[in-house]
Amino acid sequence: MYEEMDTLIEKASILIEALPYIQKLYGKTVVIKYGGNAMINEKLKNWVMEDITLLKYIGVNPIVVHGGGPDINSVLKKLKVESQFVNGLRVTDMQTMEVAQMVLVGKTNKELVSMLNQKGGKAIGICGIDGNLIQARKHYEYVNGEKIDLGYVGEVVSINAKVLEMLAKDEYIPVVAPIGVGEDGTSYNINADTVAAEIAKAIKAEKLMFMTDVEGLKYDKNSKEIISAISADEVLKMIDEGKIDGGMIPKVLGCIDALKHGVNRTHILDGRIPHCILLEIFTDKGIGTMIHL
Ligand SMILES: NC(=[NH2+])NCCC[C@H](N)C(=O)O
Repeated sequence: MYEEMDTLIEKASILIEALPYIQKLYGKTVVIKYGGNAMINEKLKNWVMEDITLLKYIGVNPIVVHGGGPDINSVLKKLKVESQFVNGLRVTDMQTMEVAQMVLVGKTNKELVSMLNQKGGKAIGICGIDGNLIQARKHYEYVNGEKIDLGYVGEVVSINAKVLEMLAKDEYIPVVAPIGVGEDGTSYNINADTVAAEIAKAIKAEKLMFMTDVEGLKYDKNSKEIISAISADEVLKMIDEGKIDGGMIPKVLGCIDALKHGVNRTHILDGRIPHCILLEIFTDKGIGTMIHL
């Protein structure tokens, strides 16, 4: 009997640990990038959708930005569309872009929206074309001083914050597919990490969170311990020293850029940990890597 009571009281103390964070985040916006590989597993996806829905119901306004690499690749394969590579970088030709848009907007985005709605959230899926949300231009990659044309790969010119604010400040959860639109109406495929950071900047989000499928930042690749909190300067030093993996670089740079433009806290989480969003936001220690100025 008493033991039962103790566990119950422990549950209350967990909720009380969350109280200062709920107060701090109440009415504020949190941008969550939910990426490619962390999205494949249905069980993980369910936990993420529950966390996001819970955020909304306690008065925090989440905005979700998703990737979709694995979904796009599998459809490209089925359609037997072969990708060209220049210097190891994939070129997004017209046909690939068409498939990417179809899959990201038609499949990945709607799956997430439907799952959130299933959990009781009111999600609305949009891409950068809707309401001119993500204005973009063609991006050129420079490799050893050489300008490389990657086709329909874009970079963000500006974000129409109003579209997102309208939804997020109301009862909706915006779910954004990272397709941008050029002045002439051309669609561009844009790195979802960059889109998440640009959105966080434009709407002056309180938090930006990246969910990955790796453990997180470490000082030493072979160590088990992930870095719990680190400053932007320290991260830049680690990049210089070659200590941060390639795939992680757009995320940490996104975090730093967002911090410098008014976002309060940024986090990189291992999306394979059940309920990683709640654990990071509502506990003192968190479970991921927090990057601060
Ligand atoms: N990885 C960490 N050190 N996280 C600490 C998180 C602290 C607090 N819950 C927040 O979201 O701001």
